[in-house]
Amino acid sequence: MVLVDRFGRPVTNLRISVTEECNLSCFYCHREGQMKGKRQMTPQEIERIVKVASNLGIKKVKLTGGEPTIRSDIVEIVKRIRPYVVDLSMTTNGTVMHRLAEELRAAGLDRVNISLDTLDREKYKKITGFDVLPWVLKGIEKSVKLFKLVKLNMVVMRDLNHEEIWDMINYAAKIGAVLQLIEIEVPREMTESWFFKRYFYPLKPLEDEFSKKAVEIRERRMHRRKKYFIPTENGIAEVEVVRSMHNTVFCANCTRIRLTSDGYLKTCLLRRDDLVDILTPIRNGATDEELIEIFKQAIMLRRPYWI
Ligand SMILES: Nc1nc2c(ncn2[C@@H]2O[C@H](COP(=O)(O)OP(=O)(O)OP(=O)(O)O)[C@@H](O)[C@H]2O)c(=O)[nH]1
Ligand code: SF4
Ligand code: SF4
Repeated sequence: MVLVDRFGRPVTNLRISVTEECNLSCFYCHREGQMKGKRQMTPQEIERIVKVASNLGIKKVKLTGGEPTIRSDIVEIVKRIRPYVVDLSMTTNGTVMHRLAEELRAAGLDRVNISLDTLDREKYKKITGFDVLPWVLKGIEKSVKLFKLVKLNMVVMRDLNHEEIWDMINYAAKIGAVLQLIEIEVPREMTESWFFKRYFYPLKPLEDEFSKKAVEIRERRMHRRKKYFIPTENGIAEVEVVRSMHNTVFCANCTRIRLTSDGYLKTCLLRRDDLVDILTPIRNGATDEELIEIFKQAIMLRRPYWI
């Protein structure tokens, strides 16, 4: 069984924020659209929710944060949810992957997305607040050897790193990772903010250039994101473009529901008014059937953000 929302969008993915905290402080961070919470789900509670979700056909799970690896029980979380999912991935800043990747792989993690906005140490420090680029690169190179897929997440910012895009494409091809180019995204009310005006770098023109250079273009079902296979000096680079701002096609093909680290189902990254508490019922002894109803209720609240 797969649940479909009122807009005909099947819900097949669950993005779980396991903590709102992070060991870096990127100035553009959206913290998965989460507000500061007073409680945190235990590994057992996360397992329970994933089990219920899998009964509803939601079998792709991504662990996010904040930074998921700062939880000391992250390996236990991976082990507990592994049996219920077909695709188990994590989005991480990569700062501790040089020492954690093996354990995570052994626990059953299939793949990782690692943030990497720049290959320049000074710029990295400026963006994230910490001088840890060499550790991140070590973690990336180790992850490429262990996981079946590694994606590098580059948030493209005007005048800060947009000139590095081709260097990043070459680097990704060299190490055998996929590069994800991510347009800055903000909720509607922030489109007039200084941050958005200063750093937004539209990726549409670049996609047009990729279309001409690519030897192959594929379209993912989710968000209808395009993947370009581009020849480089290091072989074929696989480049995926995440372009969500004012993108009605992206939202119309959104198959995700989110779970905040303090135990609320959340229907959309950019909405803050749509939380459905699932942790309180769990702590009050709800049955699986009651939790399934809570999921259904959240899924029925889902609306595309950009329409
Ligand atoms: N608006 C919006 N942006 C998203 C969504 N999913 C991912 N993004 C953006 O894409 C960035 C990277 O997301 P990741 O956590 O790496 O996951 P992903 O690339 O979407 O997932 P996979 O391709 O399955 O690995 C996020 O930080 C967001 O900026 C979504 O559902 N809606
Ligand atoms: S690493 Fe990710 S979660 Fe941490 S501050 Fe940067 S963008 Fe936010
Ligand atoms: S509805 Fe749109 S903005 Fe909201 S999570 Fe889905 S793709 Fe992102």
